[in-house]
Parts: sequence; structure tokens; C-alpha cells
Amino acid sequence: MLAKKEQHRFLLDLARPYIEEMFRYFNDEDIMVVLCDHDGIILEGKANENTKRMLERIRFQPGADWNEQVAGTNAIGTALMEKKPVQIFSAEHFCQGWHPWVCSAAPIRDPFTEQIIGVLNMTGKKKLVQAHDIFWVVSQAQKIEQAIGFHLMQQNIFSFKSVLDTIHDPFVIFDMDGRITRHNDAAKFLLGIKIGERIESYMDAPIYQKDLKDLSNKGMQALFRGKDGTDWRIRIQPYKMGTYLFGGMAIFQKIGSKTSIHVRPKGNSTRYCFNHLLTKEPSMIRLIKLAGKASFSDKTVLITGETGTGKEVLAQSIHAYGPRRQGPFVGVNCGAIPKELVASELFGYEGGAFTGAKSQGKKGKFLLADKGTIFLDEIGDLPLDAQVCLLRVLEERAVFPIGGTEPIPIDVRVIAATHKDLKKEIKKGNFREDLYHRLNVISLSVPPLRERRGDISLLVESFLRDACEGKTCPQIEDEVWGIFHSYQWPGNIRQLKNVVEQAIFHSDGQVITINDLPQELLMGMEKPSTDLNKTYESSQWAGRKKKLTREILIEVLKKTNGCVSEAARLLNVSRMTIYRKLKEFGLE
Ligand SMILES: Nc1ncnc2c1ncn2[C@@H]1O[C@H](COP(=O)(O)OP(=O)(O)OP(=O)(O)O)[C@@H](O)[C@H]1O
Repeated sequence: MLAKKEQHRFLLDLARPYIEEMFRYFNDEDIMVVLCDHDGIILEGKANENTKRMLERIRFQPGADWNEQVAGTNAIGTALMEKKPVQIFSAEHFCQGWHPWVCSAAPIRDPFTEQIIGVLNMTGKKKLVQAHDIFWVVSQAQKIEQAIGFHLMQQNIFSFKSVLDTIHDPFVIFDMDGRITRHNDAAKFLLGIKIGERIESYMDAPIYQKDLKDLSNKGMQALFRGKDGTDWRIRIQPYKMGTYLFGGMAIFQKIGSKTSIHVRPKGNSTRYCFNHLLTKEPSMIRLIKLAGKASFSDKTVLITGETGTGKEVLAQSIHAYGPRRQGPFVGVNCGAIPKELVASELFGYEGGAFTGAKSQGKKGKFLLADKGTIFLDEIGDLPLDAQVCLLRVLEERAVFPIGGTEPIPIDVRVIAATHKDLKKEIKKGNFREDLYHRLNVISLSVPPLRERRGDISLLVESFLRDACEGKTCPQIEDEVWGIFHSYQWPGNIRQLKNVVEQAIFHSDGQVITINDLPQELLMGMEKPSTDLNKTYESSQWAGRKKKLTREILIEVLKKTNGCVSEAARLLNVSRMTIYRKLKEFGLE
């Protein structure tokens, strides 16, 4: 029993004040409040000596097992079985000895894993207990859950949770009995792991509670062979909060596969994954989370967004994160293939299908993407007759090579992207509505850079670091930051990247000034669509830096309704710099 108590010390310590509170309320009457573990074993009880003795006679004491399978209908066991609060009145109890008693029990859940970790039960003589006492027990159980939540929050467990969801390899948390209580998406989709399963089913050797206690922080390793023949190395660490040991954490790392790699066609692979999508904007973070979820589904995805916003990076990341990542990723730019060749490129042809065809025929991109993903970029430019064929492929999950007689079944996940407004294209008669609905099952819309200005500094700094290849990067003048933050960026991230690279090339290697920015960018600032420097001639820029800064400052302050901190954030300068400039320009 001592070992059990030790194992659940965390729960006991947090629950005790609430148990005491309930006991105090009934003063010295025939009532007993107990806390059980997730199996229905009583860990601790609070009652007066007389009540304790009476209940001991009917086995109601620490160490006793009140699981329904062992003790029949009783509040503790039934609450565990039904996973909800239960009140059992006298004769409803399975055992005769219990008929003078009424019991109310409520499960207690770990707010992080949502698994039941214990049961709070109040037992009293039937003359004392009211039907509504169950609500009190529920409310006390909830208070215990809140106390656990508060404790975990203090231990930063919730930031740990978001980290968990970004781990690409399968990852699970299990309790002291080896039952899995939490897993990330990769564990679910790559290994089919489910909550409640035992961790031993995924290991070559059993793991005992003793092992977990002895693990300290060093951890241990095990092996596992998946159903598809893939071998995994498992690293196991204790799952602890402070000094309390909850169970273990296991991360699975692939060490080989009988089937993969050599079937992967050369060149049809990804360069990007979600880590390449730099952002701190909430809208992008939401989009990446959604895309991560889409990785584990086979549903068709339609990515929309202006040119250069990162649609292809997102498509590659979806493929690279999900279970198809060992398969090919075949990208096709539908707008770049001559109209008459689109169908043969996508669906292939049989030998001698048309004049000029190769005698042995040609595999289309769909077949090359088998067991992987096809990325149909610029789908809005796909000719109408190819749209008909594509619709058929999506509906029948088979390709029909030109000149062929038999459909060839395929297992391909389709991700399409476009910068066009497909609804407008449908109205114009350029895009089939039925195909649009087939493609737009999961819809991801990438925001333009001008709506993610908070990302500009992050991106510029990253492009600078990449371009400088480990050498010291040049500084960026305040005025240049001002332009970066206020420009409309019609070419989005691709344009920003080019501008940074060109500016580094033109700079003296120490500082990037306005003079190092491409002419095209400065011209762009004059366009009526841009909201800054409308009156400036491009030739005036270099010589009128000071005036420009003043204009930008006025413009940014207008945008921020005079909020200096926000203006400083947008311009990526300190608040002091803003105050200094305001003084300098007589704008105080
Ligand atoms: N969030 C990001 N963080 C860092 N780099 C990014 C990000 N998004 C895009 N990029 C970079 O921007 C460039 C353009 O991205 P990508 O080709 O995916 O855009 P796109 O929307 O597919 O463009 P297009 O519509 O012209 O095909 C790439 O060089 C990519 O590395």
C-alpha cells in the first residue's frame, strides 16, 4: 500500500485539502470521504474512528479494491466503468452489507491527458446523505482537477504540449502502468497508436514500474518492428513533474525500412518542411497547424494565395510531415506545360498513341507520384479538356493513359495551388465548378506578406543569415527597415528574399542603405496602390533620405493612431529612435 501511495503522492497531496473540507462539513457524523486511484483502489480515507471501524468490517479501507469487476455495483467502480459521476443508494449496492449506506463518486481527470487518474467518493449513512450530495462530490473533484491543472501550468506542461504536436517522430506519454495516455499525430498515423494501449505492445521487451523509477533522467532504449517491416528505435524517458513520477515518455525514431527508399524515384522529393515556414503571426501559425493536421489525411488540398507567399513550401511540408513522406513528391506547374501536352504529361500515354510519341510510351506524373503526393501548381491555368480528365482521375482513383484501354489504379494524394480566384474563373467559364469542389476539400489560404508585417524582420534576418553564409552580416539602416515594413510587397516573400540578396550584393558589406535597394522596389513605392511616398520620384530617393524618413514616420504613426510603441515595432527600431526622430523632424 505504501508503494501505491507513493505512486499517487501527487494526486493525494493535491486532493487532501478538499477531502478535509468535505469531512469538516459533516463534523463528526457517520461519513467517510475516500480517494481512489484509477483502478478503484482506496488510497486514503477520512472519517471518525467509529465510522472507520464500521466500514472496515465491509472492506472499506485503504488498499481495498472497489473496481466493479471485483466488488459488483458500487459508486467507485461504477463511476470508473461509466467514466462519469454516480450515486448508489443502499439496496442498489451489490453487497448486502452496504445496504445501510449511500455512496457518491466522481472521477478525477488529468487536465493534460484527460485520462481518469482517480475517483473521489463520499459514503454516508442513508439518513444523512441527500440526493444532491453528488453535486458536491463532483464540484470537489473538479476543484482537485483545477488544482492539478494549476500545478501543471506552473510546471510549464502546457508549453510542453504544443512542443509535442510539432514533433515529427511518433511520441507517446504513458502512465505508471504502461498505459498510453497521450500521443502526437505522428504516433497515431504512422504506428496506429491509440490511447489506452500498452506501451509494451510497441516494444521488444516489457517495461516495469521499477524500470521507470530506476530510469532517473538517463532513459533507456528499446526496439520495435512495425507492421510494414519498418524498424524503430525507442528512447524512453521518465515523465516527471518536479519529483513526482507520472510514468514515461517514448519517442520512436526510424532506423530502416524494408520497403522504402529504393522505390522512391530520383528527384521527386521535397526540400522543405514546416520548420522552413518562419512566422510569428497568429494567422500563419493557425494555418501551419491546420496544414499539419492535413498531412495525416488523404483528402485533396487546395492552397490559395498570391504569388510568392509560400504555397509550394506549404505543399511540400504537408507531404514531408505525413505518412507519405517516404513516397515521391511530384510537382507539376500546370501553367508552364504547352496546352496540347498537358494530358500526356499528367496521365502518360501508351506506345504509339500519337505521332511523335515514344514507342515504349511514357509514364505520366500521376503514375510517378504513386504512393506519394502530386502537387498541381497553378491549377487555375489547367486547360479545360485536361480538367475533365483530372476530374475523372480524382473520382475513379485511376489514370487513363492516352491510347490506353485499361485504367491504372493509383494511390496518390493531390495538393493543388493557385494564385487565381477560382470562383471568378468559374464565372468566366475558365474553370469547372465540379473540379473546384473536388479539389477544395481541405482549403488553405496563405495570407500575403503585407498582412503579416510582423514576420518581415524575422524573414529579413533569416535571408540575411542565409546569404552571408556564416560571415558577418551587414547592418540595415533604419530607413531601409522603414521601407521594408511599409512596402506593399506584391511579390511577397519571394520578392523580399530577392531584395535582401540584391541589397547585400550592392552594399559595402557593412551597412545596407537605401541606395543598395533595387530600383524596382523604389519605383514600386510610387505606385498609387502603395500607401507611402506617393509624391516621390525615384531619382529623389537617394538624395532625400531624411525627408523620406520623415514621411515614413508620419505615415506609420498615422497607421498606428500615434502609438509610438507600435510604430517602433513596425519599423523595427527602438521607441527611443522614434522619439529622437520626432524631435529631429520637429514633429513632437
Ligand atoms: N514562411 C516562410 N519562411 C521563409 N521562407 C519562405 C516562407 N514562405 C515562403 N518562403 C520562401 O519564399 C519563396 C517563395 O515560396 P513558394 O515558391 O512556396 O511560393 P508560391 O506561393 O508557391 O509562389 P508561386 O505562386 O509563384 O508559385 C521560396 O524561396 C520560399 O523559400
